[in-house]
Amino acid sequence: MEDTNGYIQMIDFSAYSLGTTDIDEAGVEALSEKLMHSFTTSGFAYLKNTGISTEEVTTVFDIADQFYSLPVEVKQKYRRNETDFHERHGWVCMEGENLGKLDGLDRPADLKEAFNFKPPLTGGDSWPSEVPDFEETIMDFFNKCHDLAKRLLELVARGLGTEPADFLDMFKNIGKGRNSSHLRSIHYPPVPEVIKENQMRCGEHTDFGCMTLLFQDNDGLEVAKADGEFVAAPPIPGTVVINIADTLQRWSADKVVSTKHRVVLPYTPETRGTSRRSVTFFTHPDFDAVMTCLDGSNKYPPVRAEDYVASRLRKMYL
Ligand SMILES: O=C(O)CCC(=O)C(=O)O
Ligand SMILES: [Fe+2]
Repeated sequence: MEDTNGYIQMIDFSAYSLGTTDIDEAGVEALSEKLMHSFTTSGFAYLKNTGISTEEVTTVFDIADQFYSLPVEVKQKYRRNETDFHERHGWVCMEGENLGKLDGLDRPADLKEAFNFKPPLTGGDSWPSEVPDFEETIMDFFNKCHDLAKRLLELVARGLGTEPADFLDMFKNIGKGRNSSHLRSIHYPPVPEVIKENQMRCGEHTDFGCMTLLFQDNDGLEVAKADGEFVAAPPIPGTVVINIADTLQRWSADKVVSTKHRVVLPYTPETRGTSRRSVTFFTHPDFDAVMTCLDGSNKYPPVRAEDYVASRLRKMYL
């Protein structure tokens, strides 16, 4: 197993890459062990040979750029409905969110805009008609991420000693409703001339779902080590960054770890003029899944996934 930066490991996913039908059981078992090693230590890993190509990722970055370059008045039509705490489909404006607040930090809002894609769309939500092929392109990518996430969840279930089919059954509503999973595009524009003190592209936080897949095109992502020091997790072409989030840490009775991360402003004057794009797939269990510690312990009381996520989300939106 290679280290990418002395901390986050690179795992070759070939044995279970999307589209692989000829499954080598020993290879898949070895993969599950490698993933568990990363998830129980740094909580992060890079995956290569997943079956999701660089071209597919670039297509999503580019189509999202077409949306972000529309006038603000047009983007407003697609604004995320913030009338309830559930994750919702739609655009989040610049400085419309503050991830540092998730961890109780008092810092200014994030220097980013974003679009959440959360099928099936509900009352008042829509796809931007101004960008040709937007829905098809995004949904193709959503489905690919969903397939990869299912494979990863299955491997994690094995690693945690729980029955994969029963575990996956708790995620059966992804893309169908009554589940918070969603795909998200994030656009970090060049850093404005005037910014607020301590402002970041994305404040430090842990994710609150089960597992996150992340695709990125520029530097800035940093991951906290156990001693609190942040290390860079730069983009590596052809890879996906994956990380464990709070729900799964709790569900696993702290066996796998949800690690703090952030997106810092570029460190040099030249790079402050560049933008950054990322796409994340946040995986959550179904609203009605009751999470009881998977190791059979009573470390945390059983909780419905919807109630747990609600308690985290209420803190974040401004
Ligand atoms: O844009 C990124 O690279 C990270 C964003 C992130 O951590 C998040 O949205 O949870
Ligand atoms: Fe995150």
